[in-house]
Amino acid sequence: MVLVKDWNITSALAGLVGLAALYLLVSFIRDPLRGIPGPLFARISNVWLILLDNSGMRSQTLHYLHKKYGPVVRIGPDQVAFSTKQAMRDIYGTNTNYAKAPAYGAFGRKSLFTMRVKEEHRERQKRIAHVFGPASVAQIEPIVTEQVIKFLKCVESRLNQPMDMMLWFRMLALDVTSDIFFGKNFGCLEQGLAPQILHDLDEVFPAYWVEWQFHLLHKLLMWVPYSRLYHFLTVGHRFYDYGAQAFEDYVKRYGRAGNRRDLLQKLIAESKEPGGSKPLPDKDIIVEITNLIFAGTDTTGNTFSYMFFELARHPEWQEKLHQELDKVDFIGVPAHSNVSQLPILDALIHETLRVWPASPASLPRVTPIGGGIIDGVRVPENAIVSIQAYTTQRDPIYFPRPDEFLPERWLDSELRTDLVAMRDMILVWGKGQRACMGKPIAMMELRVTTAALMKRFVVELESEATVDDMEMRDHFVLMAKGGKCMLKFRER
Ligand code: HEM
Repeated sequence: MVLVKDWNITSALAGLVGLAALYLLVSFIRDPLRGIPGPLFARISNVWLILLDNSGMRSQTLHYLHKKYGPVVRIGPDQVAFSTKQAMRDIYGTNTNYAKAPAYGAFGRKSLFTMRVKEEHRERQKRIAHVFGPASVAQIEPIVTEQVIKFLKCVESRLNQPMDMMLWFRMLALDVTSDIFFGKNFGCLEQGLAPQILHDLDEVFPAYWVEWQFHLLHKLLMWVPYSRLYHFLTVGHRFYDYGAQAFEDYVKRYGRAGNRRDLLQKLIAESKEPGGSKPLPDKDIIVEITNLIFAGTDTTGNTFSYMFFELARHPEWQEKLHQELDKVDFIGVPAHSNVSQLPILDALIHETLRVWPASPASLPRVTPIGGGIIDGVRVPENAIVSIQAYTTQRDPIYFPRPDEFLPERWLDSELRTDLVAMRDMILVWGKGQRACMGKPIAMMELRVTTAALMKRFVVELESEATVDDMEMRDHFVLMAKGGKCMLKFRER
């Protein structure tokens, strides 16, 4: 009797194992991505990608996988990572039909940045594009100048002392973006203190991510009577409230047809162009300005930090920049037109953004109905395909000695390959329809601030610990492992 029972259990188990094996075999045979190389676990589950995202090591790990498996790597059951120039054209090209992936839902409420449906995005873009036009960059230059003057004073009063420049540059970027999009700044540079919003900024993406990835768990955690946890989980709402408050104050102070020369005014006002578009509803304006604070603060702030970190490590490039700036006539903060075409300054900015891309990670897209052919590889519909700046910008064909900071590759030197192709491989600003709209503003900030600082000062590492602190981590946006960048300035 016992024997019969055992036999039944054994045969039931064997049957289950057999079914599972059959299921795996059929899935393997029917798997349209089976020919694409990649780690075994990536074929089975996306869990490892979730863990990777959490660890801050996504870009570096995917880069390693590209080195191991080549330019096309399977990174999930329905996810493929590419890395070539042709793949960039196929996925992000202006006329392609690859929508942003559902993961963009993890970036908060619906806005220009997060919209996935092409037509919806195009409509929103039409209504916002004028805010980022060349005239706007010139219009907001005085706002940037005013903040950089304050920033110079902050540095001046702390000469020869260790300064956490990651904090200071983030504070500068926050005061600039909030002045432009909220109509008032947070007074970081005046008070020399990080306001709550800067701490909230550290937590907002992880919190959105938890909400998006584990929606139910997020709802349950909200009931846990632990104030620190509640504070973390509700940071996205606080962010919206910052925007809503700023918007209300702005309309009270300047009215809807005011003439303050910032970009919020452009968003609120009726377009003066014949046939120009109507302003967005207030609640959409609030979401957009709030998102623009995310878009413009850490990206620009961290790029500054890594550029000054590299300058501190490369006194020979400081010397070259000093010589270049000595030929430009300005005191304090230069006009952007005076420093917008300086080869050494631009080479330093380009090389910083190449080695330390402010947005190093995959920009995921969904393949359209009927699938697509990407760099000659057929990918079925509804798959997630992506490319990351960290890898395209380290392609040794275009960037010899790719891991080294060598600004001369952007100048007339033997390291320069084909300049057009080099620029094509730069993905830090995104590409095509969804490329960064704030690039001209960010470039203006980077140029005038760097020129203003380096005209007067020399920058040095505070200690070798800074190198360890600056090791790269990414949570979509580039972060530094130590969360700080300790440098010292002195008068030239
Ligand atoms: C170093 C600075 C910056 C970098 C590296 C950067 C990078 C990027 C990237 C990679 C994207 C595209 C993301 C994707 O395809 O998923 C993007 C989009 C965007 N960025 Fe930036 N950004 C920077 C600064 C700024 C600033 C200062 C602003 C605003 C003033 C801004 C506004 C935007 C907007 C509005 C979009 C959405 C465009 C769309 O989807 O139509 N960015 N940025």
